[in-house]
Amino acid sequence: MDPKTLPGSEKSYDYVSVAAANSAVQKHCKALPAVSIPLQDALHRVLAETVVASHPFPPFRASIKDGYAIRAADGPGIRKIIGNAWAGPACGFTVTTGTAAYITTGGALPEGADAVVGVEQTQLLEEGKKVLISVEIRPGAEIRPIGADIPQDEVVVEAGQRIGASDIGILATIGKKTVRVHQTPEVWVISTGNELKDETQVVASDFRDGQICDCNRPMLIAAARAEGANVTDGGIVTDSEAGLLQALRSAITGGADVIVTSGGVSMGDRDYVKPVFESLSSSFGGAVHFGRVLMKPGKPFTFATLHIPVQLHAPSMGGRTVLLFGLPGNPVSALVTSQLICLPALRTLSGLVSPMLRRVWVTTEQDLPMDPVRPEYHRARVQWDRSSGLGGSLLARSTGNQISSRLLSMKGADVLMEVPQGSGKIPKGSQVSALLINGLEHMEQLYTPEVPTPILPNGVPWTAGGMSTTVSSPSSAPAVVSALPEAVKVQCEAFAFSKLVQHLQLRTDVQNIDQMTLAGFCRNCLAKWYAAGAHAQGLDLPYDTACEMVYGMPYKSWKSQYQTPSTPEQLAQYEANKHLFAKHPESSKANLSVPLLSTTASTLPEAIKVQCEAFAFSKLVQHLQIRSDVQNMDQMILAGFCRNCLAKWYAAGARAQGLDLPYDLACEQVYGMPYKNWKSQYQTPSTPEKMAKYEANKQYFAKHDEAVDSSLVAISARVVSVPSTGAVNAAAGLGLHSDVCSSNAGLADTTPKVASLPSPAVSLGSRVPLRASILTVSDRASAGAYPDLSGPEVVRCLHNFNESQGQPWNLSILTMKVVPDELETIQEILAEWASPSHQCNVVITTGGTGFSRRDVTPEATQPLLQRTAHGVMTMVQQECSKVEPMAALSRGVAGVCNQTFMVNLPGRPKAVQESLMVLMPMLTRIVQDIND
Ligand SMILES: Nc1nc2c(c(=O)[nH]1)N[C@H]1C(S)=C(S)[C@@H](COP(=O)(O)OP(=O)(O)OC[C@H]3O[C@@H](n4cnc5c(N)ncnc54)[C@H](O)[C@@H]3O)O[C@H]1N2
Ligand code: MOO
Repeated sequence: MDPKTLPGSEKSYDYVSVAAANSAVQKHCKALPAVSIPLQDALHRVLAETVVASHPFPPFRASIKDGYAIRAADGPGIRKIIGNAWAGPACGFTVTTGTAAYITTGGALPEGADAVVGVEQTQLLEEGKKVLISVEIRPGAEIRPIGADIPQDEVVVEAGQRIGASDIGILATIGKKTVRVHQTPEVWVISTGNELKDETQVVASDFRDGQICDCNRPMLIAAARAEGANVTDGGIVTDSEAGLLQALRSAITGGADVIVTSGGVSMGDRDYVKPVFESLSSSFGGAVHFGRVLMKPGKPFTFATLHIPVQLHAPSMGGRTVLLFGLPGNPVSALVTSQLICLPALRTLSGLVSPMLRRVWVTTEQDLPMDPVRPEYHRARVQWDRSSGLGGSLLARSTGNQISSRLLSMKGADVLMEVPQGSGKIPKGSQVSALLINGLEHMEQLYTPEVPTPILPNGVPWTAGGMSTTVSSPSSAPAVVSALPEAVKVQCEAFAFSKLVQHLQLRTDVQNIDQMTLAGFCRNCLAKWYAAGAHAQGLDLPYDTACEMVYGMPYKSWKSQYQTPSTPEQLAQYEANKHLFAKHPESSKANLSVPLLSTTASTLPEAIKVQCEAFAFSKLVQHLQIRSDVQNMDQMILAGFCRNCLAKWYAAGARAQGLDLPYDLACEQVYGMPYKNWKSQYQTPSTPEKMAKYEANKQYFAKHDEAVDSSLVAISARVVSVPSTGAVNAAAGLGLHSDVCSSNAGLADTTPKVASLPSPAVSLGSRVPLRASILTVSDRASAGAYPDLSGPEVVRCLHNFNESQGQPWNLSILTMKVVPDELETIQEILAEWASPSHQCNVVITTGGTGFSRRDVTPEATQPLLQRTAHGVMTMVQQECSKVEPMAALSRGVAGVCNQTFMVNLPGRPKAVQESLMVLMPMLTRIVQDIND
């Protein structure tokens, strides 16, 4: 018979995208019921309860040291030892004035004692009857107060998370004996094909007779077991309808929640899986949901559900849904579809709240061919390439020939690179999105760090790693960033930071408040970052000293000489922008593994200074990467430098080390992407007024040291001492300006004017938990034609805004999905997210709000809204219209469905950002009021 005419052939099914396939599958997955099990059996199970600490830990005041429990007020001197407070049962005596008790680490502090002194600071006298305390001890020293590690009522583990070793430890700490976990799914795995032999029974002659070993079954069993499923081996069935039907029926009566078959699902005349799924689902009142997926490999993947009525075969197993997955026979196709679709389904059944594969960005090491019809999941290994981008990036190496029979293409693969459908190739060096398929256990670091975590043992200067060994030739060797050793990068960053500081020391006319308002950082931020860099190296550098490094004089002298009083307008703008300001890593102390040594700038060894400067530069760059709304043009006009100046200084730093670092690559270090990408994504056209200002200010612009002295001496000549007057005039003589900040001149300026946006409508200190789910609506993003940038932009904005709060929200992102512009699909997801079981109180959609025929997000949302919030949308549109004349063309709606606030945002990442700036300050209030 002609396969085309076969009922149940792949051809009789329409293509669905992977995203649509996953959302169809997930719709039929529900976490299995909960059971209680002993804690020691709970590893890798998924919690069905959120656990709070029933009592504090430590439950008593505990000693941090082996030493003596004392009364701090007694001061240094001799104490009578009155007994032992070993870790274990409480000692029962009281430490009084003039006495001490020996105590061990973890011992409960005796009554009366309020501090511990380590044995190192004591000396035993009179054969151990007395002890000499040689130092001043403050009350509370070396004591962990009650609840210091785990406060009572703290949430220690959350429902929907997989239990790891640390969770077991935490739960044991609080005395939890049993935990509620979800049942594990029952999975049956069956192979189909006359050519297949069980590997335990194969003999050499089989291979000459057209037989091969069945690899799919053991592989898919292993994959499901690795997810914690309870797997039954359903064996091999020959290519016959009756045989397959029989095997599936056994699995159903055997209690399967999920049945996975492989092979026989395409267009051959013996491909019986689709017809058998069809006939089974029609007799069980289920359905075959799709039979062709737009993906390579994995096209014929088929999904069906069966509704098993109560009392069929085994009464205890009735009334349940069975998921049938028909995987393609080609082994790679089977494994890839399993990872992309089946395993997430198993995770949801197991109770995990976040079941999908995690997406990262990787840089391709090779050209990637594109398939003209299907998006491809190209397998690759990754390595951490410290030398690319800020802080490094994942470099992906293809596993070679991607034909779907070649299982070696899965060997060692860490990611599935998402190569969109298209013609030609994606050139090597491109950034592509990729899904993580393992824990990166194959990953190697491309460069072993040449600069170890610096430690200052006993004040011996630590030497900066390997400059002279790695950069041997002073001649201008061509350099690529990927080849820059860590130590050279540190020097470049330190150099660029010094140049920036030097520039700002000359430009005393530039006010901190203006820099804060415009760009969210000022000289004091540089000083804080500098001090944080010192902290990271185990040094307690006072903030005042760090300021001196930046200002070239004590901050108070600078203030009195150069700081001009702020106008009320400046102050108002400053206040309104506070949430966008740089966050200072003040708490970096907490991460230290070495004790802080106090120091002053004069005792800072040169190598440490370099590290501090490099650290501060990285923080600045990081800040500017997040603040993509800050335009180079505005920075130039205001302060005479911009990102490109930082890049030029960076390149000059490389030149000073004998390396010819192309300017483009230096830009990439600063922008975190090629400059032209940044321009097209974030640079907005300048107004004629701005251009005029730019021209008028040129004489104040930074000089870029085109012909920087190649000697490294230049690097150490970093902080100039500035004459107290005439500094601006000095700067005026510097001449050169950045020529790359003002392209696309002449059009209307659409930079988001965050300064004009309203300040928060309510106090944000209430810590209303915000549990948000984000739906990206886009035909093309859901088909994989391009990566979804808008959903991640929503998350980025929420997190950034949250981080900028004095008291951050309790913010969690519950779910993110990308769907095509299909009214029903959108509505189904929104309805599900607004249902009480989803526990989300904010749903943000992005995309599909315009006027084109496919834009239906508002139509999908409106019928769900029991109460609409016109005012919110009007406000968002009004404010956004000030910066984007087309903002009114978004037809988004907002309102309340059940206990959930829903809002439609436009699809472009920039529009998402602009809208959220207005919306975010109102969100907590809305959520709070809904819940009141
Ligand atoms: N005329 C067309 N032929 C095929 C098309 C098509 O569009 N037009 N699609 C191809 C694609 S894409 C795939 S993927 C495969 C899927 O085929 P089936 O799912 O029907 O699988 P089989 O034909 O049974 O086997 C394919 C291949 O895989 C080997 N295999 C199967 N099971 C196992 C196993 N358990 N262990 C090891 N190897 C297995 C089998 O021997 C075949 O070589 O169809 C293409 N054909
Ligand atoms: O879809 Mo098939 O899985 O390309 O090999």
